[in-house]
Amino acid sequence: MQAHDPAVHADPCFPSPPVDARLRHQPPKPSPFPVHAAGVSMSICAVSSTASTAASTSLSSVNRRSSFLAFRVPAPLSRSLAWKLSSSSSSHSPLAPVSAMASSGGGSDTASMKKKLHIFDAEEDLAASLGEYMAELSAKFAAERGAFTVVLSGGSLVKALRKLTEPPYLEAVDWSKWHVFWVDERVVPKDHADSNYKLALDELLSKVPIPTEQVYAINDALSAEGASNDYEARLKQLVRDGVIEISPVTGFPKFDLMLMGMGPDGHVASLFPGKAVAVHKALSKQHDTSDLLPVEMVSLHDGELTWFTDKPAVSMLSSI
Ligand SMILES: O=C(O)[C@H](O)[C@@H](O)[C@H](O)[C@H](O)COP(=O)(O)O
Repeated sequence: MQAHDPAVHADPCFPSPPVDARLRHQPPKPSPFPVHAAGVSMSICAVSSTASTAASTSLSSVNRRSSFLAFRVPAPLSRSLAWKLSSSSSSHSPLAPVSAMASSGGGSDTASMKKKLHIFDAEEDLAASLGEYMAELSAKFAAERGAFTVVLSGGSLVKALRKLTEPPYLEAVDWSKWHVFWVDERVVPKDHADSNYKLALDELLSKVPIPTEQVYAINDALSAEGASNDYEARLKQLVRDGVIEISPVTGFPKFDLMLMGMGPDGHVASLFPGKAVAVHKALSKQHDTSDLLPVEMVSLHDGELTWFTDKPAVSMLSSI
């Protein structure tokens, strides 16, 4: 499926298309990250508009070969971990030994975006802090505008939402204000093991009283293209209804909270980076031994190593 061309999709609601609406078939890949206590490594990107006006969903595609449904993230940002975690609740976290605010590494779009990094000894502590963070945001947005729009991805982050299904959040959160969306989804039936909707249903949505009509799963009776168009149309309607806001800065839809897990290659929301960064690092003359890619560990005692590559993969090499 092709990505939408922003120039082609002018709309009074969306000067550019809100959704890079592609759906993918790939099953989730296991993470090769170092393990935490629970045996799972986790990096969650929580983007909330409390953190900055830059939290609106400015969309662009990184890898047009993949097939998925995703809100675009500015391409330079989608490759960086540091921008991804913004939180307002560190002081109440049960375990937040490190709380750092980094300076912006991105372009002008991110100049005003605050970045925080919370590091936890155990996934259990991360989940507790994430639950508190979300409950606080839920209360804030419910009070401010009568709705709380939350965007989920798949992966390990969904299990980390489990604290919300327990006291005190189960009773204290005003679930009637929640509107749940997905930043990416697989082209499978909603009861399929690979469905991000099913994952969220099993871990969270079946355990909390969010009105079912406020859970916006893809229409799995449609083709990938059809489902993405349908999703886009439904988002536009929700903008007209005042459920989803539009950023006055970017003109893109602005959700109250977007939660995205980060994959080992830096991808979020099925926006996979190209190979150019890795090829550039692998062919660089200087190798940082503390940060070797597997491909950099390929070595020969004798002989010759020959690369066969297309042009995009070597686009970051200054000389070939
Ligand atoms: O559909 C998906 O698989 C997710 O949207 C994907 O972007 C995921 O969040 C990351 O791959 C991180 O997954 P883990 O947290 O499981 O490593």
